[in-house]
Amino acid sequence: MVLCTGPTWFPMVGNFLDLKRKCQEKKYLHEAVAAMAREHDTSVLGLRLGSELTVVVFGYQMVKEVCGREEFDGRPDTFFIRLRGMGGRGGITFTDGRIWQEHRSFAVRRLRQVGLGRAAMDDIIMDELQELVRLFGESAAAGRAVSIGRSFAPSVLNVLWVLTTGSSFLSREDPRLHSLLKAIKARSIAFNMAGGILNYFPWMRFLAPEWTGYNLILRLNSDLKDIFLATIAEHQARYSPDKTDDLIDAFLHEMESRQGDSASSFTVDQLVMICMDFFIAGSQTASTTLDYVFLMMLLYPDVQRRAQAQLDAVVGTARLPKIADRKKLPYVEAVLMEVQRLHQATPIAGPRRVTNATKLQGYDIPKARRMLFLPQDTTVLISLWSVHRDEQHWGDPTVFRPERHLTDSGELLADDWLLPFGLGKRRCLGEALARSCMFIFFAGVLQNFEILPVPDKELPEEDPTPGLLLSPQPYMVMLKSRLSRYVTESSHQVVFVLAVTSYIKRFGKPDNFPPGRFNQNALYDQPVLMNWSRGHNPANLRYVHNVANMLPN
Ligand code: HEM
Repeated sequence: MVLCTGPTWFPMVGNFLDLKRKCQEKKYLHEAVAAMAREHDTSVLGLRLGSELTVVVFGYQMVKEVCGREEFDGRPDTFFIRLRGMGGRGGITFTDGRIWQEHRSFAVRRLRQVGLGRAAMDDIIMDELQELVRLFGESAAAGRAVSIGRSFAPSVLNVLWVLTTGSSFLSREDPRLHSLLKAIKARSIAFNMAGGILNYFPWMRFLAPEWTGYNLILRLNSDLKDIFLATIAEHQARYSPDKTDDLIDAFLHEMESRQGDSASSFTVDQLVMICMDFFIAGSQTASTTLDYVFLMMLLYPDVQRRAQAQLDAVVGTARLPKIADRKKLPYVEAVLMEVQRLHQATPIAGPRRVTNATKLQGYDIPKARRMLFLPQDTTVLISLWSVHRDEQHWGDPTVFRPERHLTDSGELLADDWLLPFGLGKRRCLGEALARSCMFIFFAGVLQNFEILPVPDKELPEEDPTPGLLLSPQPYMVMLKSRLSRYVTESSHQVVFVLAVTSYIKRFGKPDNFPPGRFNQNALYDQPVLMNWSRGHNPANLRYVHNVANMLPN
């Protein structure tokens, strides 16, 4: 049997200490394993972590092969994964076999029906953009520095919330939004902290439950579970077989139709885990990527200006950008692609479990091993980072250069080597949603604001914060409204601005507006504004409405 190459391992700890040392030297796990692979001149690195065999694959060919072969489609069933799954193994992200196939295809189907990749989803995202523009407008008007990157987490979470629960948006003041955000963020920090230790030495939880993060993870899991259970209970209380508008309703419908089938996997526990999968896999990845996108706009003002020039030329100033504009904004898209290449949120995809003994590049990859009489799966990790930083393919992989994704005539260039959402049957199922959110939020904010450094402060570093998910180090920006330019360009908008401000001054915010948020549909209902909008394109009202909020009373 030829096992893959890697450093020599020691009993009990395997290569755990080697890896820890390399992580300290390289700062990041993905760079540490890549350096180890280089030292051993291999693209299939074998590590024994604790008593488990972990195989890390590098480079486009290996990544493509692993993602395309069924025997690598499993997910590990370790203590750590069960800790994530609240003692069980449910949901989509960490199941495999029949349950995974059944629920993944159900979720993809239902998400499509409730709007994923369709116009309904675009409207939801556009509504959230309005809110962002309003909030940023307030900061710009007040001359306040803003932590722009951190503002996207509630927005992405809200979009997921509407798609999953069918409820209206949670306002920024809603305690559920705060609890969800807090629990998801704290949980990911706790997992980073516990990651290495609890995965490979689960017994450490008995010795140091606080230090390993074990107790914290249990508490946060239970907080998240309570939020979803309460929402599911609300749906159950008003259940009607004809109503399958949102993901939870659709799932409950499926549950009902399978009543009496004792083998059915459509249970409330499974539904809670699917909600957790969506919120955990979706909210942080997309908002972290946006966080990086705006950091890069701050650090590369030429790129920012070029993207704004394209937005001005294609979308203009009278309305916000929408999904249908994407094809006409290749440079804006290229910026998003380049940030995802250079600062991929998930540099290592997986973990995968080897479901059948197999071979990879001549090495034997065992299905199960016995170590100290305990069966052990082989875990496979996939270095997407190695593909995105391949020097032979990209030429200058460490340089931020959006133009690399464009042809000479400025059209978008698809590249198979750009894999932020993975590949194969386990690729990201939220890709359409993530791409739409990122495009709309990026294009909309950039159209409305200049992203500027905070005066007298040093520019932030580009390097990410170490962790399982790579995010930029915290940074602040100043926002300058690009509004004044628009107003001189379009005189009827001035009328609208005055209309909205005078309306609000005279009547205040109408009661039917949720706190802190303006709903442009409700605005259309107001007779005074209807009067003003007569003879104009109603899309202008949307934009002007945000403008009104930027103006001091
Ligand atoms: C920029 C944003 C995102 C990135 C970079 C990203 C990245 C990824 C990657 C690389 C995988 C594949 C893991 C593997 O190969 O083992 C994945 C899986 C997954 N993603 Fe995303 N994702 C993003 C957004 C989202 C969103 C918005 C959702 C919400 C619906 C989501 C839900 C999932 C789920 C449920 C899986 C597991 C699929 C399975 O195991 O079958 N992701 N994601």
